[in-house]
Amino acid sequence: SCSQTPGLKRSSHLTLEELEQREVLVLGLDGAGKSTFLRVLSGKPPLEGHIPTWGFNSVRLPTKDFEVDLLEIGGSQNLRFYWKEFVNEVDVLVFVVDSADRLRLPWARQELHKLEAMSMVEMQQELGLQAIDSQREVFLLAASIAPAGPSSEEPGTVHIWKLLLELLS
Ligand SMILES: Nc1nc2c(ncn2[C@@H]2O[C@H](COP(=O)(O)OP(=O)(O)OP(=O)(O)O)[C@@H](O)[C@H]2O)c(=O)[nH]1
Ligand SMILES: [Mg+2]
Repeated sequence: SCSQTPGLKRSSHLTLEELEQREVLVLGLDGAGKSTFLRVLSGKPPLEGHIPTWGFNSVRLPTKDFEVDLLEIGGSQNLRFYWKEFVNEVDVLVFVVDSADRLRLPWARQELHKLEAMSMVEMQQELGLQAIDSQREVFLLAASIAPAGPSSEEPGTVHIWKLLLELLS
């Protein structure tokens, strides 16, 4: 409601529409068990076979304090493209892995890692920077517009600008 006072959202006199929302994203390879997980959580029996989710599948589960929205995005190859779009929009990511599917575990691992940005160490390895042995100096700097780290308030772009000035002067 419009008259709601900020900070009082968790009082015990909430009406249903004022209940807070929690968002959970459920990802994993096709057939990993995402839809089954959502069904079982909503008190439905699991299905026998694997019926692929072509798009999204969601359930809303009310709890005492908030409503939990669980959103599954299908795991088929063409849908994995969309996974990344949602990861930063949710409170929790559940990544479902089929423990019996040994063969595809590396794929699951790869898809999970694709959801995260690479660390600087990983970037250095992936780009093979340590293998560049030319006369050039090679720098790898984080150019994120976000602050460069807990120790620094400045965005990474400022660091790069400073380095550029240093190299050019
Ligand atoms: N034995 C066993 N089978 C399971 C378990 N969880 C899921 N399954 C089976 O594995 C299959 C998984 O199917 P879904 O839950 O539809 O898989 P999904 O991850 O939603 O797949 P997509 O929607 O295609 O991405 C179904 O046949 C389930 O019956 C489990 O814990 N144990
Ligand atoms: Mg599914």
